[in-house]
Amino acid sequence: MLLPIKETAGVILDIRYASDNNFVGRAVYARPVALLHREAHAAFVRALARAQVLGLGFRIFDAFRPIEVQSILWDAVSDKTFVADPALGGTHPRGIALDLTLFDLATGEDLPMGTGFDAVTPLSAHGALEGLSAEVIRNRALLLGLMSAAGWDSYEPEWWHYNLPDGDALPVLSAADVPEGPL
Ligand SMILES: C[C@@H](N)C(=O)N[C@H](C)C(=O)O
Ligand SMILES: [Zn+2]
Repeated sequence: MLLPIKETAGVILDIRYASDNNFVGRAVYARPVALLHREAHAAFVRALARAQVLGLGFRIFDAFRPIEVQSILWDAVSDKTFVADPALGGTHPRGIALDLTLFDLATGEDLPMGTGFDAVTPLSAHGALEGLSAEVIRNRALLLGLMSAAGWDSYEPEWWHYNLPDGDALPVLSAADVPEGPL
């Protein structure tokens, strides 16, 4: 069973695949929901508690992604580094991945991260340095620290993607498995 991330003072749901503001160019979700496997949900709550101490909240771009949509994204992107191969299942379709950024609770403004969500460029990598400001490098490090301390693994090419480790034994879920899900 997957658990929902609910919109609260510290959480904005900005589910991009339920809008046309994504690299497919059209909505590929019917509903803007963010669901997570129980352990991932607990790890998110831990990260949120730590972020809130710093006056920060999370803007959520994506969480559970039905395997059907993983295939749509795979077909839509030319650089396959930026989408997990649906033939392998991936972490979003197992409910153990989150795409997210930080916002300032006092102003509501997102922290600058240098590139946008799903920007297919080497500048989106954690290891990128040239062309990024000190503020951006600090903000990415802050997100990385908050998520890592809560048990999440990062993904080198994408500053926004985090997943729980060791999820290969978990089932890969389709839309039919999750009627309350995004499709
Ligand atoms: C597509 C992007 N938002 C993402 O989540 N990429 C990783 C690699 C994935 O598909 O698991
Ligand atoms: Zn992701």
